[in-house]
Amino acid sequence: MKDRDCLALRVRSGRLTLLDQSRLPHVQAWFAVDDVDTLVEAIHALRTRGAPMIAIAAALLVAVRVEAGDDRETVGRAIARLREARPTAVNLMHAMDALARALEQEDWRTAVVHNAEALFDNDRALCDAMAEHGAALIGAGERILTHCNTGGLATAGIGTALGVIRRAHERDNSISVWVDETRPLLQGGRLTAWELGELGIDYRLITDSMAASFMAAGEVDRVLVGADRIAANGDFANKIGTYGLAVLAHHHGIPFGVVAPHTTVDAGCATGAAIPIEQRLAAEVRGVTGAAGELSWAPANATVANPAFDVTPAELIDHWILDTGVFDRMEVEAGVFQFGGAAVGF
Ligand SMILES: CSC[C@H]1O[C@H](OP(=O)(O)O)[C@H](O)[C@@H]1O
Repeated sequence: MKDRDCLALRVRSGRLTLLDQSRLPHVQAWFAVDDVDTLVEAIHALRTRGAPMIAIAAALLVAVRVEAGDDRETVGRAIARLREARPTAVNLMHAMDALARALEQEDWRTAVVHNAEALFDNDRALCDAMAEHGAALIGAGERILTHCNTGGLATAGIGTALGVIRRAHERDNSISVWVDETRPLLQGGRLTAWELGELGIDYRLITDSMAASFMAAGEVDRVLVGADRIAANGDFANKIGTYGLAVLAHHHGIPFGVVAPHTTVDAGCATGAAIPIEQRLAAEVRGVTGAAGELSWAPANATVANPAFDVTPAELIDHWILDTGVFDRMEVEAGVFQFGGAAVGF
């Protein structure tokens, strides 16, 4: 397998290493991933994260194990185990299903490795295509609100929603970004703020509860978010807090766009109600764990609800910005995300 590099993942001399996103922005530490247990733990702990990135990391680890000599049965077990590592983002399932099909081929070793390499290489092109389609919608000086992290850390390329913002900024550096900190794990405050700072894109970090007031004050021109799974009717799951932004944007007449590769569309999922929502640890809401250890502000026995994602219904969405084009509500209602639809491509 050839060496490959992106912002949060490296394959060098057949070894996979990942940037530990749980320690950003203050510590940039890489860790080796030589086995399935290590990657499953890293995915659970969001040391690697983002719908496209977890699929790519899983696929490349399988390819590493194939080249290390694992037999077909061992590789099959690895694929099945990785497929279940997180339930909401469908990219992981699509990638593992593709590797499982490759495993059935006579020259399965070559087929699995080539599939994994293609996933990485294609993702970069998907990001560029989303960026081109999305940037065409953005006007001069727009102030764009985004949620969670959807940039180079979450993909093998320039990102999804953040990739659109980056491309728009390259064409007009008067745009600016409202960055939701994104409780409880602060992907916005830690990761998006870091990425935008590195790119020199003007942003202001806000708490999630501030978005409504800035919209009411007329200071938000557009909302752009990523997605973990898009259902056939256009509903989508994304980081918790996205649904509330969509309701607010609809109330204030602000265009709301979801940005994702077509591999995030799950044509087999009829509506958002069928999307499994990952429930996470209570400790993430009671406090925070950082470089200095644990800081808890809630009672140790506080009962907690911690869904990691929510579902936004199609009627609140103005644009679905995919690598295959920008789709509006009429096209989505006409079934563009159904099997074989223009957007889905399979
Ligand atoms: C382009 S990544 C899409 C999606 O993944 C993030 O979730 P997590 O940080 O838990 O992996 C977030 O929902 C992003 O919008």
